Amino acid sequence: MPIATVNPATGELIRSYDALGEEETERRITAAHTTFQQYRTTPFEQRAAWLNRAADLLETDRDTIARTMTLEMGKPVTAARAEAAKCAKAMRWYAAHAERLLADEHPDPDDVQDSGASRALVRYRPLGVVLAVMPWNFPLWQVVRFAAPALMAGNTGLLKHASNVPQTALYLEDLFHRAGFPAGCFRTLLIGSGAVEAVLRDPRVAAATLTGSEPAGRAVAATAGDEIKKTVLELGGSDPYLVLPSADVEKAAATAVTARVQNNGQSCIAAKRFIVHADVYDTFAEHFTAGMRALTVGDPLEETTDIGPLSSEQGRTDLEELVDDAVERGATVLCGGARPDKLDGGLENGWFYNPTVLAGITPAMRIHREETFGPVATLYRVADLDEAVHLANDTPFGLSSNVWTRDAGERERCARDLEAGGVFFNGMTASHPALPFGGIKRSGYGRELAGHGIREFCNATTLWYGPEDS
Ligand SMILES: O=CCCC(=O)O
Repeated sequence: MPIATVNPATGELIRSYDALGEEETERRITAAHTTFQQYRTTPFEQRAAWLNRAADLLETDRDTIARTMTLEMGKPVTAARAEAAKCAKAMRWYAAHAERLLADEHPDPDDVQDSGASRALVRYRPLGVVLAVMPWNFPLWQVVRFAAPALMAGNTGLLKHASNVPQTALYLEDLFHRAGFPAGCFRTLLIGSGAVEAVLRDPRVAAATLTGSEPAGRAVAATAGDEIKKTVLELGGSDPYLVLPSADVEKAAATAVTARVQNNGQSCIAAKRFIVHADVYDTFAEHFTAGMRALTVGDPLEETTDIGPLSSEQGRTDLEELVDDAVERGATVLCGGARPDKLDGGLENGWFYNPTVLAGITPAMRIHREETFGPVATLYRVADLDEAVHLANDTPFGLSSNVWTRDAGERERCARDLEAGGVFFNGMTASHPALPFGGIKRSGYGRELAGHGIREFCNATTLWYGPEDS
């Protein structure tokens, strides 16, 4: 895939870049590694000052970088601005809390004594250079979610961003540099995916984090496994959205629309499978379908647009194939199911797809098991909570889940039995700096954000002091 900005709303090539050669890649790895030797000893206070400065700069740049993101991957510009604001918030959160999250841990004194020590503690030390392989769907946020904790922990980062968001990738390098971080702390590598393995195998690279597709995750994990290097993987999701009889059904339906189409439907934590109790199915289906039908599809640079194009032509083809397969096998199209036919002014060449609701899904359809990365929802009718939980778990993925109910017993059951990294009650899944984020099963492993995220790329070092040190 060329490293280039191609406007998904028009198909127009805006800017392309040559991939870095081996020599320049090597220089950047060296810079990240050399910088780490010094940077690891900088006080938290200094790191926090730089990170807060990065947040200030990002807020100043918000409108420009939002426009760049929209031109690179097609999200509505309103969502792009919100993404920039969320990144600034996460930077400030880690600047404020990293020192506390990484404070020395002191085991129980009886256990310390039992170990033969006069004292013992755990200290979180940085690991070194971390390679971040990141996707285009939240081109700022996915990177900041890694970079803010990594930099606060004293690590340095190398970014291999998706090939369709090179301007955002370069912006991030510039941002951290302008904020005052030493030059090698955060470097962007404009390289193709074929060059990732060599970087990961470099002995100076300590670990990797990847957000993206299952095949990409498997490839990075295989190489990292071969090199015995730590990885965190955040892969796909096909999150269930359960609506049970005691729910506020109209509210559940309105939220379901946002949960499905956020980011043009291209979010790993978007709700994708809507599993609705028979008692409230018809009401939910009616409101949900009306909400999906009412969305405005169009130019993502317009303030009033709800749904922009998919990020690539291939992405739209993949989505269309899933819908077509389901329809051929008997699914009912409640709305959408096709490309919009009324776009003009260049937008007719963009990779748009109408918000779609499909009902009557069966296990024979690909869409039952595969992730829909676009504004397409599948609707299931279930007889009771047992069937709902069974269906929710009948997926290779386990990222997050959503449950609408006012019944405390049902909430407890779902908190216990849903196979996912998160269960969100009476609301939609959203990431927050203070809450751990990540999945199980084919959705990956490890956690980002919160204390869990910052500690993933730390060496939890046991410090044990014998009696002579007492
Ligand atoms: O694609 C993953 C979702 C990212 C997020 O919203 O934190």
